[in-house]
Amino acid sequence: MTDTPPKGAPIGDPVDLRQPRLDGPYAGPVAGLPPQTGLTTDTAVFTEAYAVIPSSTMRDIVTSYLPGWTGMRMWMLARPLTGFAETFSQYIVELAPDGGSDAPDYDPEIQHAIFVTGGALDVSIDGTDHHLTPGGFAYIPAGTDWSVRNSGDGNTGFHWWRKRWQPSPGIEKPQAFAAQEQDIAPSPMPDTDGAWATTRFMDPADLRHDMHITVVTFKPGGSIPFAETHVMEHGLFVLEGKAVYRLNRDWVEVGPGDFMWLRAFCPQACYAGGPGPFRYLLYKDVNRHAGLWPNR
Ligand SMILES: NC(=O)N[C@H](N)C(=O)O
Repeated sequence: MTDTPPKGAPIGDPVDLRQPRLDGPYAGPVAGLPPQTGLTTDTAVFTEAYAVIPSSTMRDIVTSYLPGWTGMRMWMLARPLTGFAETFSQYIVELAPDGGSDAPDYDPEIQHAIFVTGGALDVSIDGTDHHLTPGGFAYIPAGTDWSVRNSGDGNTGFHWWRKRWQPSPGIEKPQAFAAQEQDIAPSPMPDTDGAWATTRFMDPADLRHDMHITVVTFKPGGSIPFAETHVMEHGLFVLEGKAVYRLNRDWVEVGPGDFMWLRAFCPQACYAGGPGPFRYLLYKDVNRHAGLWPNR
C-alpha cells in the first residue's frame, strides 16, 4: 500500500511566500500580488513578435521551483523557445528568509546576472561575498562557483538572467562584479534634454560582454520617438511609472511589475505618461556575430 498525504497537507516546501507587497520604486509582484491601478494592461498577449505578461497575471498558480534551491519560488518570464533564435532566460525569484542555493545552476557555459528588487541578498562569487539591497546588481561569469542566500528578515525578490556566453577569438570571459544602481550615474541620450537616460551595469566598450543589462529611465513625456527595429532581443521589466509601449503593430499600456518579451526585429517605441519617472530593466544581446544555437 502506498502512503498518500492526507488531504490539505502541505506538499514539498512548507514555507508560505505569500506576503504583503513591497513598497517603493522596486515594488513588483515578487512579494505578493501587484497593485491594480486600472490604468495599465491586465491582459496577457502572445504574438509572433512579442509577449506581454502583466503583473496582474503573475500569481501563485504560475510559479515554479528549481532543484538545488530552498525557500524559493519563481516566475519564469522568458527562455529560449525555438532552439535557435532566442538568446536568454529571465526569471523573477522570490526567497523566504534563509532561502537560497549553493548550486544555483548546473551548466558551466551559462553566465548570469542578478538585480535585486526587494529585501537583501548575499551573493558569493568564487569566494568573494557581495551584499545586495534593492537596486543591487551582480554579474556572474560562466563556469564560476556561486551561491545566493536571502540575508534579510523578510522575503527577497530578484531578477535572474541566464545566457550562454558566446566566446570570440582573442576575447576573454568577463570578470565577476557587483554594483548598486544608485551608485552609477545614468548616461543621458543625446538630444533628449535628459528626458531619456540609461544606467549601465556593463561598460559598453567592454567587448567581453555579450549581453547588456541596463535600467532605462524616462521623465514624464519622454519618448522613444521612432520605431526602433533591430535583431537584438529584449526582456523588459517595468520597475516604476506608466507608459504606452509600441510593440510591433500594437500600443500597450504598461506599469510597475509588467514584463515584455521582444523577439528579434520587434519594432518598439514608447511615451512615458507620468506623473513620476518611467523606469524599466532592459536585457539586450550585443557584441557578437550572428550564429545558430548555441551561438556559434
Ligand atoms: N526598448 C528599448 O529601450 N530599446 C533600447 N533603446 C535599445 O535597444 O537599446
